[in-house]
Amino acid sequence: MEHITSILKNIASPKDLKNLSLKQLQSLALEIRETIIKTVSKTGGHLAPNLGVVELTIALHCVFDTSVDRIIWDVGHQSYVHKLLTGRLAQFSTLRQYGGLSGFPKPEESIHDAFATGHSSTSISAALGMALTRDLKGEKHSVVAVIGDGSLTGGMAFEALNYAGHLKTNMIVVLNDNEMSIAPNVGALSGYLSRLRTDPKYSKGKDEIADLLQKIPHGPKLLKVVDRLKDSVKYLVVPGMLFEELGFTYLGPVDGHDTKAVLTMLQQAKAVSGPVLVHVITKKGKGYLPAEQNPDRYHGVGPFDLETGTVVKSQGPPSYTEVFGETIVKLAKEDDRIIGITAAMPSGTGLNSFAKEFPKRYFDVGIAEQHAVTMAAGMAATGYRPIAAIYSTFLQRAYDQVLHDVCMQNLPVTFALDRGGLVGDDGPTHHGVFDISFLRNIPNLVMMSPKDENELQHMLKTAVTYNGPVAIRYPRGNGIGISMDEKLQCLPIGKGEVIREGNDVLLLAIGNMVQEALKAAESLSAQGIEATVINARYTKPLDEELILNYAGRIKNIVTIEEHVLAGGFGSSILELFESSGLTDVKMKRLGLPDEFIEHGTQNQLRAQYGLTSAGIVDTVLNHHIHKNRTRKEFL
Ligand SMILES: Cc1ncc(C[n+]2csc(CCOP(=O)(O)OP(=O)(O)O)c2C)c(N)n1
Ligand SMILES: CC(=O)[C@@H](O)[C@H](O)COP(=O)(O)O
Ligand SMILES: [Mg+2]
Repeated sequence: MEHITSILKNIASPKDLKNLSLKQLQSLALEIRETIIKTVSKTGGHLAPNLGVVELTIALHCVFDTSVDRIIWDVGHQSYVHKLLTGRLAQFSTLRQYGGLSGFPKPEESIHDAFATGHSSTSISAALGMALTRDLKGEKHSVVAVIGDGSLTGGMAFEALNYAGHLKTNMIVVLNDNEMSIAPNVGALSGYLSRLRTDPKYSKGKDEIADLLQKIPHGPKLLKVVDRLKDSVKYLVVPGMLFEELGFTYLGPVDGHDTKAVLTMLQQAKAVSGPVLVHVITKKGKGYLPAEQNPDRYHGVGPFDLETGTVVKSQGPPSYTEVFGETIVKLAKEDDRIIGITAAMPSGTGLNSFAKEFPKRYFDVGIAEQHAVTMAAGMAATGYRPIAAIYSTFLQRAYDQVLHDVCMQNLPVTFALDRGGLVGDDGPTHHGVFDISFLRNIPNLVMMSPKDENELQHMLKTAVTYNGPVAIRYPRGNGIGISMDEKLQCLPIGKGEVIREGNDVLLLAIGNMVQEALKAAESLSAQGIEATVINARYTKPLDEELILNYAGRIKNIVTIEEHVLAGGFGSSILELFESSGLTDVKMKRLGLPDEFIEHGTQNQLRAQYGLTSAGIVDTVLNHHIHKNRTRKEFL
């Protein structure tokens, strides 16, 4: 790596950019690209988004001084270049590794990281907040939001744009338009941006038209008429009219890979009084052919072969995502009421195969989870069975839509919550570890979690058959390699299952933690302690009869969930015991503490928080059996 970073290695902070020539900046861009490609080929990460913003980020750090100016990166998955330019080259090889650099901006990592991001469409709101307080304090620094065309489809972005027009002082929104969300961008806005990118008449300024009219017979009179029709003329000739109507000065579009042009445009933007939107056109994956050719595949990528771009395929059983995708195709063949909905994540959720098979029943609404949920409610209210496939962490954004629009009306919407649990390298912004808490308190909602990929398919069948709202939470990654039943069957609602009998300790597990509980039971058995393992299956409604039957007899109880303890599955068991008057039990809840869990591999994090068979065994031995006590005493 040494030879390719002759300029980059001398950039200790963005200040070092100020004395570089344009040519040197262009060489720096090459070095940065090579550094990112080489590093991400080992660590995995968001390759294509970062390759698309190299020149843009260099220009931003030339024009702004992020020791005082504030740049907020929407989603923040494209902040690797920013990190390289703000003194983190030395740690860059630890990107997304346990204890290493985050893949997203983090203020605790650097003063140059103005705001933590990870979920989409938040940057303009945050920037607006910072601009307004800047003005309250009478300060003069710049505030910039860098937002992608995909993130601009998030409603929150428009809530902020709508309000930013009130700003009388400078705030800059840099729209990084690469025509891609994760998949190709969708919606009318995407079409509008395409016209701004490609249609020459949109780039004609209104002054040119006015000049033209002055020169032709009756032109001045015509100009008056035109002025009266200004809206239609404006929409015809003034580019970015949508943004101008919202009170923004629209600048662009500009080639985001032309460092000189971007530098000029950003300087212009800095001089505008009031909010300004700079429309930058970039290519996602720029500079690495496999990523340029397939920006969807290389949006978020695991380690890959540098020469060929071949991504190292995870071996082993099918993923929960793949089983979800295959199962809903199977179900949709039998039931034409089934609809698939994604919020801009067809491949991540596994809906892409459904999209191919049933294009008329597939809807990608853009990064708009709230809209997705209430649109699903509308579909369910008119006789359909919509499946809203939304990552657990991203459903957080649509809580009231789930509660108010779906559950209050008891509508048959299925929420397929992929990434339920610790997701690994994406870290705290993406762990799906709050859903049991925020969903189990909603009346009418049924919530379940499969012990393995075979049970997931039966749960999906159950969900699309059930006449009410159902949420199914399942983890990121592969199943356990269990054989898959050919025939899908409906599971009895609210019924768990005993998968192992033993009289000494009761292990109550939900979802993928059932496998850990089974392994722990085998280890305990080798030490003469026999455990009952119950697959709870439902976090709501609990199988109260089954649980109380066993808890009434086995006083040593451990609950296990890959979820925060606060309000989680274990809490629901405590509530059950309290409401049933069961007090003489010794119970320990295993789950995640009341803190945001850092990034690392799923296995590293599970081990750290005792969510493994070893952790369960330790808990039983240390919590229920003191070290120096014998089994006899224990019993
Ligand atoms: C609320 C939310 N939903 C979904 C995602 C997943 N996600 C991350 S990046 C992305 C696409 C972003 O597209 P864009 O803003 O255009 O950035 P680009 O990757 O093209 O640079 C999506 C859907 C997210 N981070 N946050
Ligand atoms: C940045 C972002 O939010 C997505 O790209 C997310 O990282 C996808 O996660 P998976 O890799 O689990 O699909
Ligand atoms: Mg984009």
